[in-house]
Amino acid sequence: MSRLIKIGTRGSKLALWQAYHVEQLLQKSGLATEIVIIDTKGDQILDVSISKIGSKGVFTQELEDQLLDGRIDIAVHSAKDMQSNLPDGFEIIAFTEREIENDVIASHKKGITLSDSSQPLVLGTSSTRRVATLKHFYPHVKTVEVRGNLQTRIRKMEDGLCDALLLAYAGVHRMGYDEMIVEKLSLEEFTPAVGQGSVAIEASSTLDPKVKELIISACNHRETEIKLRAERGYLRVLEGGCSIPVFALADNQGDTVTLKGGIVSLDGKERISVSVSGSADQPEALGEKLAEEVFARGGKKILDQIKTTLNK
Ligand SMILES: NCc1[nH]cc(CCC(=O)O)c1CC(=O)O
Repeated sequence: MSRLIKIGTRGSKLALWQAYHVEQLLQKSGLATEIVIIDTKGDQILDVSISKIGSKGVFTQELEDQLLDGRIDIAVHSAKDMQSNLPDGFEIIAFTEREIENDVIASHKKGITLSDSSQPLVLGTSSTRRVATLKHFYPHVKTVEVRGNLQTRIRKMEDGLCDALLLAYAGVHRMGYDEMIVEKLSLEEFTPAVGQGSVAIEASSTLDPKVKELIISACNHRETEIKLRAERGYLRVLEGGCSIPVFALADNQGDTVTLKGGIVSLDGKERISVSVSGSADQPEALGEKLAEEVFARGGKKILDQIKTTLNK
């Protein structure tokens, strides 16, 4: 038997790449698939910063409506774009194998590097985590907000808005722009956003359990799932959408998971980064432990300051 699996996705090139990636995994397991493209508010409001629209679910809600209607069986997203608490009745059923999780500098110019403070450098980014991290480690670097999909951002850079872009390797790679990468940034300084580099599959809890099992066994990468559950456990305590400069990266060796993460103030002056380890059986608990440690070392104060500033 083969029931057709309807894969919902946004229409951007990155989203489509991710949907095709999931489609391939499903097809390899002998499942029949169909891709359904859905327009979201996040795609339409391209000239307003995400932190101003209110990031909660801006890219996910329209897809969730279609999940409820049964027009699609699963919704595919960058795991990084998924809020830590999904609305009732929805769950992430699988995470695909994570790829390189680093941030990178991409440019059409050669010879650009963060560490050379003798040259003026303007970087395009719209992530508060990246801006604050730059202010902390590389205060000589200027930043300019660049929104839109990757193609749009590259065009703006080539038009002279900035010298280079600060992006996730995963997105650059998926779009086929590897040759523009001039520097791969360290995981210690540019610890990635929670979930960076993995693709998440969301479903409604009403999805037929047999179909759900088939999708999980075709797409879920167990090691990645453990890492992302730990990272998302941390994010959940901080109630952070993508507009708050928090970061976390898990690594697992056998039964032990190490989770490194923290928070950086918007002005870059304070940055707290802590590492904890624990059992792979309870990744969410490890995320909570990290949050406790980060809060105890001043992270709570930083978080409260950030929330006050962003809500103004
Ligand atoms: N913030 C938008 C976004 N969401 C997912 C990716 C890339 C893919 C990924 O990180 O998994 C990007 C672009 C970027 O941050 O450079």
